[in-house]
Amino acid sequence: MLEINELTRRFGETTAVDRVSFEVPSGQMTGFVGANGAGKTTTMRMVMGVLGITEGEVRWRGRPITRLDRRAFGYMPEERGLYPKQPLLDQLVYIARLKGMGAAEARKQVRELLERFGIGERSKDHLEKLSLGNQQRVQIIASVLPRPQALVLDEPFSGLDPVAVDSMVELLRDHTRDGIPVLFSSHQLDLVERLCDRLVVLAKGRTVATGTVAELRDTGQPRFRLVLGGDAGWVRDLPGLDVLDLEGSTALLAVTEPGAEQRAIAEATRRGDVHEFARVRPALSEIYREVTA
Ligand SMILES: Nc1ncnc2c1ncn2[C@@H]1O[C@H](COP(=O)(O)OP(=O)(O)OP(=O)(O)O)[C@@H](O)[C@H]1O
Repeated sequence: MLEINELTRRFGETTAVDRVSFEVPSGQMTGFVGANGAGKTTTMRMVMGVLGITEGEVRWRGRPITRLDRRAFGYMPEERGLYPKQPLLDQLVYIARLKGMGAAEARKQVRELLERFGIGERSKDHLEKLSLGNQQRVQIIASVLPRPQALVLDEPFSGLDPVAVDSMVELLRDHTRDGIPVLFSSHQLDLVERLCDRLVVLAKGRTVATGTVAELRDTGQPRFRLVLGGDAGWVRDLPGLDVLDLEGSTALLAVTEPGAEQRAIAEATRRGDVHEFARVRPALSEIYREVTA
């Protein structure tokens, strides 16, 4: 498990990351979300040791992380950083060899990964000749060579078409199945919701929410939708409920006093037909807007 404890980074007067704490459990995918400038990249850079830590610490497998530990991590930095004027195969093999792989094994793995991402036939092309999405695929490959102990990926999905997203998802799942912790930042909440076991939401350098998607959707006041046979206007007079929306026979209610929804359903059945009474959980995008507002 990777632990981020009270990490702080200041740039002069600006506190870009302010006592951020969260865990990236082994074998799980943790999504890191937050508005532009929230501090995701700065946090990831501190985790990877490419930026100094002002305060706090990063722990790996229960002890302070070392340079050697980080060398075994796969990292996809925001600034990417492959060479535009070198053939893909050569530079990927070079990266793998720098990280200790034998030449034959490196070539084999690179070729497999290029095939897997649909760019096998481009292996001799210079990186700059590829479209941005294909360059992104190459960056992804670079970050998983050789098999990493943990993955820290800064917006790995940006610029990928749906087919490449699926290959990427499969690749990450391959890693989590082997018990590897994966942390990735993204602005694509639909993807985060689909993929992540856990979520960390940053706003203005602070952690404002952490947990599983289900946990986050269950926080806050429970909401219920009530659909009646007749007009639902009377729900406004019920104690312990906020009426969030009311249209004819349909009401959306937030419970401010535990049990108030039970009184509402009892009153509704007393008054006539009830067509629907259901708990409504907000979408992740709604929660995101609330916690980052
Ligand atoms: N080297 C630096 N010097 C000064 N300020 C910096 C530096 N790096 C980052 N910052 C500031 O730190 C804050 C956090 O930036 P960061 O890039 O970590 O955010 P982010 O959440 O990754 O944003 P985005 O989603 O846009 O990539 C911003 O206000 C940014 O301007």
